[in-house]
Amino acid sequence: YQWPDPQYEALERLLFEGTDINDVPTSILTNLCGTRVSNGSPVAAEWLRLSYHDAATHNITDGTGGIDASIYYELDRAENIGAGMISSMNDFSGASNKFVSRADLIALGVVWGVASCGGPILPYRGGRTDATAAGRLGVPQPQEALAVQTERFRLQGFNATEMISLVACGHTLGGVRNTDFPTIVPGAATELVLKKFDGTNAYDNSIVAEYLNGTTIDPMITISNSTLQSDLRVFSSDGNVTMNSMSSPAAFNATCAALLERVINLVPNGVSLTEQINLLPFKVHDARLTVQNGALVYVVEVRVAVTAAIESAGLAPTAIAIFWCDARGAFADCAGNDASTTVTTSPTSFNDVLVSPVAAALQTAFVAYEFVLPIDPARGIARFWFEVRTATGAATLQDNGGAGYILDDSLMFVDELGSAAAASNGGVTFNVVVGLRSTAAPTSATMAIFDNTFVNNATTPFTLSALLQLSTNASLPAVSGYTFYTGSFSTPASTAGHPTLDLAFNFTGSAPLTMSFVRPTGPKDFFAPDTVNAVTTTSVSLVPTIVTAISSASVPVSSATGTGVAPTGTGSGTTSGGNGGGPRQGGWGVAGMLAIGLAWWI
Ligand code: HEM
Repeated sequence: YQWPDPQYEALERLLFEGTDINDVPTSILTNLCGTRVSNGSPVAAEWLRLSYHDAATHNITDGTGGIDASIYYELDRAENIGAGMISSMNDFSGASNKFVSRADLIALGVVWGVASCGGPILPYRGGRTDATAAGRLGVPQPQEALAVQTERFRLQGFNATEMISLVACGHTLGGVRNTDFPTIVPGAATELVLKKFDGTNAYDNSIVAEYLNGTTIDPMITISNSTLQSDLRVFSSDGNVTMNSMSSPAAFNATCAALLERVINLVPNGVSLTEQINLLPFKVHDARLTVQNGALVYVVEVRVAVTAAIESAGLAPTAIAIFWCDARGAFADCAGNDASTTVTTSPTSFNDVLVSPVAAALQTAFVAYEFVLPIDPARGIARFWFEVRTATGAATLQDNGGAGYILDDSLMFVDELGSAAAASNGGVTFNVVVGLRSTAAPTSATMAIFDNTFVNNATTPFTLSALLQLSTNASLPAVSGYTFYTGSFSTPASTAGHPTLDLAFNFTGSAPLTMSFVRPTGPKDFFAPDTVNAVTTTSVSLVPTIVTAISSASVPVSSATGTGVAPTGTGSGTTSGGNGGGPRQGGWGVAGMLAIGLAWWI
């Protein structure tokens, strides 16, 4: 990972903050293994079942099907009966976008759900693609013979032993409802009766332990009609060898972690998943050039991960300094080693960062800092980097793995000057404003609009292309160096109104200027503009990007606290020594993070 990587950043935010790019906290629904009021079963159970049923269309012989959100087209099938399916789809309906597919969310539901109920933390990858039609039939059903069920699992890629384990790994959460399966759970359809699979709500080995010690309450074991004793048939199909092998909590967790990871990564041939999404200990978020109060500003938030151990060792950030180089003029690229800087000691309270069940299980919280940098249009901003200061440890340099955070200010999406309002079609009309820093007039300027959110089970994403025109809006502020272009479009009532845009300005004789994945958010005057930071000029001995040519590890970091001192370095070309092993912009493996504890910070 290296900034900017909008797909990784969106997936990482969902996985660890539980929050989508629209700031909606989807994972909150399963916090503390929560139950849907209407339902009685943990939300995690519904998300896990949805995921397995989507995966079950995979066919190892021809590589088709898997977790591809084809379940959205398959809900009318007998094999997919259950109110939990539609509820789960709706849980995820506002969170998908160009870089996070509906299938990625279906898989993520398993990771969130299992973690929220005390189960193992599953490794997670994104990159799934969404099907546009139903897949094959393939979900095993309770009344089917063992041989039929075994064949279904084989086609999905699981052998007979894995089938036994996987059913136990699924049936540790939730249960069977009379409203969905009246033959298994009797009771009037007017009143919900839920018969749980085991005696706990947690993701634990009770399903196995209770089966082995004869106290099981699993309705697909205890029911007298032997045709419907599906779990009994499956669990006992190898003389209980597999169930015995999973009887300890550790063995249960290890087996289920491995199998569920395979379930969520069952994808059609040709789909390549992203690298594993790991927690970014230091993350740059929502960085953008924009206009506030008529003036050009660069807004950037940083998010730092903190654990109790980090806090108690005095190694949580006490201040964060940002440094930046001009894009143009006498100090372009920090010419003469002149950089601008400002320091903040106050985390944002407004932008409180939420914690997903995965971050909660890792006992990790986040603290966020926001900078609003005044930018002189004649000088611009070319690159920036940070220094994180702590109460007791040395300050650490955060420079995007040695590259610095590099900017292209030729296009600016000015969300603050845009607007959104209810449209007559029941959707949302967006008016967008884009600043172009160019003396040449474009031959055309377009925005490709994509909205994968939905209401009312709409299945197809909304796409549209619209034009941007030279602005005739006299109320837009004049920002020297930039010309404003405006455009508008409406999303239909079938989406939740969360589009993202890819902008392209085309020129005769030169390459187009593009900006992708920008997000119009609607009325901005709800909150007062942010306070602009006070800026000082400082002399830096080395700018991180220049150092990269030597070695990104060769920059010793100033241990000064609170004085606004920039990173200092020898610049002598040494390639050894390093910076004390301080964190770089990069990920932690989940397991690695647990193992290394404090080591990453110091
Ligand atoms: C022979 C294979 C299987 C059969 C016959 C089967 C059957 C069922 C049935 C009848 C229900 C009740 C659904 C409802 O009342 O709405 C259920 C629930 C559930 N199943 Fe399975 N299942 C099988 C395999 C699996 C697998 C492999 C998983 C996941 C790895 C899984 C996960 C779940 C979960 C989590 C629930 C609870 C849903 C809730 O409470 O909302 N099942 N299953």
